Amino acid sequence: MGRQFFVGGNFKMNGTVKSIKEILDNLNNAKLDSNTEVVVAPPSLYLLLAREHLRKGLEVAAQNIFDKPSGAFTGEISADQLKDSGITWTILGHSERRVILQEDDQFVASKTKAALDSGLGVILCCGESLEQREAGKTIEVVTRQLKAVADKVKDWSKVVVAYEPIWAIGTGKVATTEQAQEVHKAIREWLKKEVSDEAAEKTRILYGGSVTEKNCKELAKQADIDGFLVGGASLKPAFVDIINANE
Ligand SMILES: O=C(CO)COP(=O)(O)O
Repeated sequence: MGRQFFVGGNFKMNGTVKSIKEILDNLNNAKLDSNTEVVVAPPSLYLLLAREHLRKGLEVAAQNIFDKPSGAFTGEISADQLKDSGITWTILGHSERRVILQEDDQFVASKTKAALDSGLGVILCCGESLEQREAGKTIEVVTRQLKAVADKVKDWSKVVVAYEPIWAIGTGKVATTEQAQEVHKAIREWLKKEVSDEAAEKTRILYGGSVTEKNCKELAKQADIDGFLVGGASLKPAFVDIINANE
């Protein structure tokens, strides 16, 4: 399909100076598939450390931004500040922020626009709860989350979509290859209908949720799975095997 494979490591609120340096050293010294784009997202406190410590070619992402450029917003970080610090990506709309911190679709969309306007790449997360899946609402929920962004953002060339079913995150319960492929395909069809042919063809759609070195190869074979957003396993040496899943 010609889409470059993409693997993101979302460290979430994990790590210390010591352990993060160890994870980054492991990546720096590993033989990584040169056709795979690799981005790591440590907690914001460690973003600069990661940028300074990681070898060239490996990129750093924030786990969140605020949608204003600067000002009286205690505790927040802007896209411009990230750019200024050599951080080129941000994750947005992660379900942990949507659920625990009650971020709604509009806020996620507004942050996505702010990030893209500042020239950051965005890993835009979407995904349904178990309850929504069991009610047959998976595609409806995911496309509603994406539609809020499409209403504000026309150019998706720096957006990577991450489909992360909430019931698969941190649970060890990975979606089956069929379940993942079905939703990825639906997202691609939605992109074609609501954004553009080009967005449908070129946008990478990642799968996230209990991805490990054991299940990544099968998932990577699916036509519409263009990479992974990895939580727990990105903190371990086996993250390298996930990065190389598409070899
Ligand atoms: O939320 C995730 C990545 O953003 C997935 O987390 P796990 O890989 O730990 O299930």
